[in-house]
Amino acid sequence: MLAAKLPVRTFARCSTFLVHIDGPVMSHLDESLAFANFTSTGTNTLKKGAEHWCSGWRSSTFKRGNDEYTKDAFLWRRQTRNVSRGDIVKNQTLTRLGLNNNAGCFSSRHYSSHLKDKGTGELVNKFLQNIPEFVKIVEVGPRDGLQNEKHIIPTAIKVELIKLLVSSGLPVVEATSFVSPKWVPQLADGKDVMEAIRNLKGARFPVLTPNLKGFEAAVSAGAKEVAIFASASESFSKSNINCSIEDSLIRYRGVVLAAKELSIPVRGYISCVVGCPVEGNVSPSQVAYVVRELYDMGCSEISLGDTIGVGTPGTVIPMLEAVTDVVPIDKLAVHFHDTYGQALSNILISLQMGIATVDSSISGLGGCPYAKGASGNVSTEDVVYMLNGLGVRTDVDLQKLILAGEYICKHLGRSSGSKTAVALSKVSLLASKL
Ligand SMILES: CC(C)(COP(=O)([O-])OP(=O)([O-])OC[C@H]1O[C@@H](n2cnc3c(N)ncnc32)[C@H](O)[C@@H]1OP(=O)([O-])[O-])[C@@H](O)C(=O)NCCC(=O)NCCSC(=O)C[C@@](C)(O)CC(=O)[O-]
Repeated sequence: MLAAKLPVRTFARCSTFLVHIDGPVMSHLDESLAFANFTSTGTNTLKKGAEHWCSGWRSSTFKRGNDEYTKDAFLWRRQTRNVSRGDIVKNQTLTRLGLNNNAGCFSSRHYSSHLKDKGTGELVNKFLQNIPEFVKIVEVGPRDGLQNEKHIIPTAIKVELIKLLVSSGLPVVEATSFVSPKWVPQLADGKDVMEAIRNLKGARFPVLTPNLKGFEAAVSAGAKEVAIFASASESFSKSNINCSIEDSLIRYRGVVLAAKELSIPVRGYISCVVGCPVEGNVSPSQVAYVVRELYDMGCSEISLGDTIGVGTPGTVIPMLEAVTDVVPIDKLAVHFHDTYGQALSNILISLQMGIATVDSSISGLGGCPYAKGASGNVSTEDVVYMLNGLGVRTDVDLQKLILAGEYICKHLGRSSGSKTAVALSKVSLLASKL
């Protein structure tokens, strides 16, 4: 957090410089004195800075005077201008170790540079070479996010949220569930939601179906894709869908068969892939077993859910290793809840292992009503911010995503669970006051 140590006057003098710093935004923003000296040029630049942070690595060419900088050159300049000689040496050492980079300075794919440091480029390659160039984000907010709300959200709000999410470019938005309304009353309006988005183009809208009854209702409501949801933990299977793992697999075979007849793709979820609220640790081999069953019955994609968010890369790696031994990696998605703040590190390690589909929820909404203590999913805004920084394409517009998050948070009367959304809204707020 180098910038946090800078005296206030440094910020005031270098106002146009400050806004391009892509590191510890919050520490700058707390320095209100520094902003008192901003000119209108500074305001505009601040706004541009916010846009730049939103769009990430790919659009990062700036002009200052006659010089044009790519963002990696910028990072370097920031360090050399703002820190003492001792810090420069420390930074160079950290950079050599691959430890000094924030989101934005990696990616061999976009690593051009004024830096001309071949060694650094090779290090970047070494650590990030397996990360896919494109990641598909599956937005689960309207379903996983809203199923756990205390109060029932009006259908019109759900529909508007889905429209905003689609307009941000998300390719898949899980719209609702066709489960028992006695079990999940929050999504009892699934039919109405589907009716309202029937003509909405630009994304796919899978829905959750726990049995044939749900599948039939979903299809009548216009669903073109469905998802079934098993568990790697026996106890969680009982509490979530009121049957054993084996019974659920029998039930799901019926759903997949019916779906095949209508050429409807079926996504399979597996809950508790690293830990269960009742049983504790879940073994990778147990997860691999259920994954294989879902794959063999015909699921087109299988999402691995850390339902209670207890995983770390230390438990996620062995689980993914076991699973990728039994099904092709391109059939897998990851679904992390952020209860212990581990979701982004778990996603990063999954990407490094070759996973290219990530589930997330707008503003980090969510949790499962049958998994006590589970907090929200990883927020879509934070995932997109990280992927932008890594130079990974998602085709999602972060600014529009943030609008969708603001919309639902306003309705729910609470602040966003996305760190990125909170940070960027502070930037905008300050810009509007100047
Ligand atoms: C599976 C059941 C239905 C079994 O529930 P049950 O009580 O064992 O089922 P049943 O067959 O005895 O039926 C009981 C009543 O529900 C009705 N019913 C039965 N099925 C349906 C249906 N599809 N749609 C509408 N109604 C249905 C059925 O008609 C009957 O109505 P009644 O005769 O009493 O009036 C129930 O346990 C259930 O709905 N569970 C869903 C729980 C749920 O949605 N959990 C959250 C989603 S999973 C999750 O969030 C994890 C995930 C995917 O995100 C990944 C992760 O984070 O790890």
